[in-house]
Amino acid sequence: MLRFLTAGESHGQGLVVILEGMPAGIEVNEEELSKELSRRRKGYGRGARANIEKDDFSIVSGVLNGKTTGAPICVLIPNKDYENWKGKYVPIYAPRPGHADFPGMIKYGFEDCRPIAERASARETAARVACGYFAKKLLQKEGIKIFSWVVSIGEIEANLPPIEERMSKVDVVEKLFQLAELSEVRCPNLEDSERMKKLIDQAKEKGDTLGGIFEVAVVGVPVGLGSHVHWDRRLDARLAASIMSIPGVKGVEIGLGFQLAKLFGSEAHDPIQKPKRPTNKAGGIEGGISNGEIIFIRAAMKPIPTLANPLPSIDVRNDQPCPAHVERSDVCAVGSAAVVAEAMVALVLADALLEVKGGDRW
Ligand SMILES: Cc1cc2nc3c(=O)[nH]c(=O)nc-3n(C[C@H](O)[C@H](O)[C@H](O)COP(=O)(O)O)c2cc1C
Ligand SMILES: C=C(O[C@@H]1CC(C(=O)O)=C[C@@H](OP(=O)(O)O)[C@H]1O)C(=O)O
Repeated sequence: MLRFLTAGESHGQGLVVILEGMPAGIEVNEEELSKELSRRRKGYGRGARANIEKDDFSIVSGVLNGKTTGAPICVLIPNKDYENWKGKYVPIYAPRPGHADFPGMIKYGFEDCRPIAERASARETAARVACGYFAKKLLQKEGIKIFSWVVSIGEIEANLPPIEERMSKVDVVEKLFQLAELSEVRCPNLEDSERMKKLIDQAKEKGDTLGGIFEVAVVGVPVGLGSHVHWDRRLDARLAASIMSIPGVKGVEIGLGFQLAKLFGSEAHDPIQKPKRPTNKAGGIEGGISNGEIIFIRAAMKPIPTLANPLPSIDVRNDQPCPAHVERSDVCAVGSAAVVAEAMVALVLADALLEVKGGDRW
């Protein structure tokens, strides 16, 4: 079983992640890990914090001479911003609608929302990406590769090859990913990318924020990961939970997802034929088991909750109406969320692969 735990607050000393269950013998490389972390950290619409953090890290255990040893892997990522926050306490008395502030402070019995905001912050997703890197390396050994891109920001939807092609053609997936990596919003249509950037600028000017939709495609998954026999072994359920756990994600679809509900059965399912099935509307999973096609996931991220032009809230000290708390924030982070989704998908698939293949060393 592959499992991981993260710890750390947004402006505390740093993040820690422990990944347990990784077999010995997986080659890893600090430069590659650093690249993964910067793919998540950067992006058009990210706030000033993205320039403060460098996500320097140390792998403190579980790796020797460039290979995993089978022991728990621990990675530390210090927060550079800690130096600026050390010894200071900035309370949040007006909970931000859409953040964890309001329910969190009531649940944990605090008099302000700061202790909640610190851990609810998506800063934690840096630790997940570090962890996901090791899972990606394990999957790579089996020829499994994970790709992601952004399809929409706010109302701007990119003009991309039809979804049926994005779900079923490896060359289309690879090309979209290559292009997305060139775009500051991680959208594979570079013209639409510019339109998205303008929309982000407009949102920022108005003190507003944006969300969007991203897709993740996994190529090379063998038949047989996950199982139909029990709810928590179903691969689609495990993947959906992992994506939904990313802060701000509010919707997940596998394959054609919600669109399938509108079709007749004869239109919705993928005929079975050799050597290859003609379509992949199921998105690579049937009955909770991978079926050998591309695993295809779409996810919707809500707009960032911290607004420079804030929504109404209340002052929790006296219950009087007031504007919600305002502080430095991202305007849009859909591209970063897609990178986090790659990591989460890698962790779920690596876990499912180890269930099937086992092994202490690879
Ligand atoms: C990469 C990334 C960056 C984010 N940056 C911010 C931010 O700067 N400000 C903010 O208020 N929320 C930000 N969020 C979103 C919040 O963390 C999220 O909306 C909050 O936890 C509540 O979402 P939930 O209801 O889905 O848990 C970010 C999310 C992600 C994935
Ligand atoms: C620090 C990161 O994301 C942060 C997530 C976040 C939030 O509320 O979720 C708020 C912002 O942090 P700050 O309040 O320091 O400006 C983001 O920058 C990161 O992704 O590395």
